Amino acid sequence: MSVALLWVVSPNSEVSNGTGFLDSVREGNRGLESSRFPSRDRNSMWKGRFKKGGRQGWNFGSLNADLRYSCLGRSRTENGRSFSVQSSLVASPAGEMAVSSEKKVYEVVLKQAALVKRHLISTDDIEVKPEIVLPGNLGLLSEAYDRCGEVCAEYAKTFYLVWCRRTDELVDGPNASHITPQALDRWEARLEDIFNGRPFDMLDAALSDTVSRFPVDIQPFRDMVEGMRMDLWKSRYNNFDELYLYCYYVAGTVGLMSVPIMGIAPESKATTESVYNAALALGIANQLTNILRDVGEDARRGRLYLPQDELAQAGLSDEDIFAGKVTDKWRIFMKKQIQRARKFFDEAEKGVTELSSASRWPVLASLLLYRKILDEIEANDFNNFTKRAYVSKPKKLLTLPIAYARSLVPPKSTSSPLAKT
Ligand SMILES: CC(C)=CCC/C(C)=C/CC/C(C)=C/CC/C(C)=C/COP(=O)(O)OP(=O)(O)O
Repeated sequence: MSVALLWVVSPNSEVSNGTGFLDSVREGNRGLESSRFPSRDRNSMWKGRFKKGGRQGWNFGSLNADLRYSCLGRSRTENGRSFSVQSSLVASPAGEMAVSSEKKVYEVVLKQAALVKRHLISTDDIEVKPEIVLPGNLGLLSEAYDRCGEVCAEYAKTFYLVWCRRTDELVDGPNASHITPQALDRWEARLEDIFNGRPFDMLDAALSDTVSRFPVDIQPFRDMVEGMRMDLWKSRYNNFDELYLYCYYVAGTVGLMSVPIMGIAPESKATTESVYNAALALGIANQLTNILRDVGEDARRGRLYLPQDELAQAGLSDEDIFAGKVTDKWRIFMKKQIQRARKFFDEAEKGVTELSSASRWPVLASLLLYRKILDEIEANDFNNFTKRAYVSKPKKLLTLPIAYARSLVPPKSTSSPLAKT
């Protein structure tokens, strides 16, 4: 994967410690040369591989119905095709209609996809990012990528970006109690510097280098910092719309950051925005799974990442969660939450085949493994108050070859669920 980043496939680096991927980023994305987003310093390649003719149509509808509250609205893609956005508006408690989080987030998805298109059609680096002046020489840069690999190996269980991990550490790490909104403002200013080619340290330098070479937009990074700000003051979510936004901020953003680096398979017929949408769905699915696995742990920190209105509909209150008793009401509530998370995984799965061949295996392996946590919550009879659901080593090991075999299948030429119509 990416950037100042890592590529550690799930459980404790059993598959890879990420250095292979880092190497490919460092060396100019050799491994991804055949992807739809070759790196910038392979500029001529981009031009040659660009598929002109407007990528159109998208597949957003399938996430719909069960995941939405209201069913309103049609919108338009950049190329004028209309699509249904079944939850573009949500009703506020006061009865006002507001644009749903999902609609807002989809604007970001469209922006990311448009950025890729602009990069690909640019004949002469029209939208060039500023030349990155990196500290020292190429040797130092290589060292910076190595350091990123070490950070990954130290912290990550799932693949993750080093910058994301550092951001997360601000609010979840040992100094978390000292983190203020002002500290996050400073972290965001430093982020702007990274994108403007003024890295502060070595890890930043690796990210600066990466974002200068791939069509990576700053917005998802800013949004992740926004998620951390949210975590500082918000400990309840009124409905799924609010929770969705939080999940986008802290995890969906990672999906959007990753696709430009991983690249889409050159033979893929899927629209760029549909692949970004699948990446977003994987982030959301992972985060929802994380939340469902950690209900007890979060409650002990006074946090409830569950939609309050759905809890109330199920006849449950905050006190029930703090009491931590598995009741039939809880089982029914949990079944619905798990069902929703699985739908996001299903949506994500459709996009994996469209990724560049080098990325399919690790992404699919992590998807299958993380989704299995939901099975384990069920196997624990929904006791996520005192039991931490996890996937056993033998199950993990069994999943890897399955994911590998499936990852060999190239994108379908016409019948892909994400193919343009
Ligand atoms: C599907 C397509 C088209 C692309 C894939 C795009 C990607 C890479 C999406 C992944 C997004 C992602 C990894 C989000 C992070 C979500 C999350 C909850 C991570 C938890 O990480 P850890 O904290 O290390 O996990 P544990 O808490 O389980 O240890």
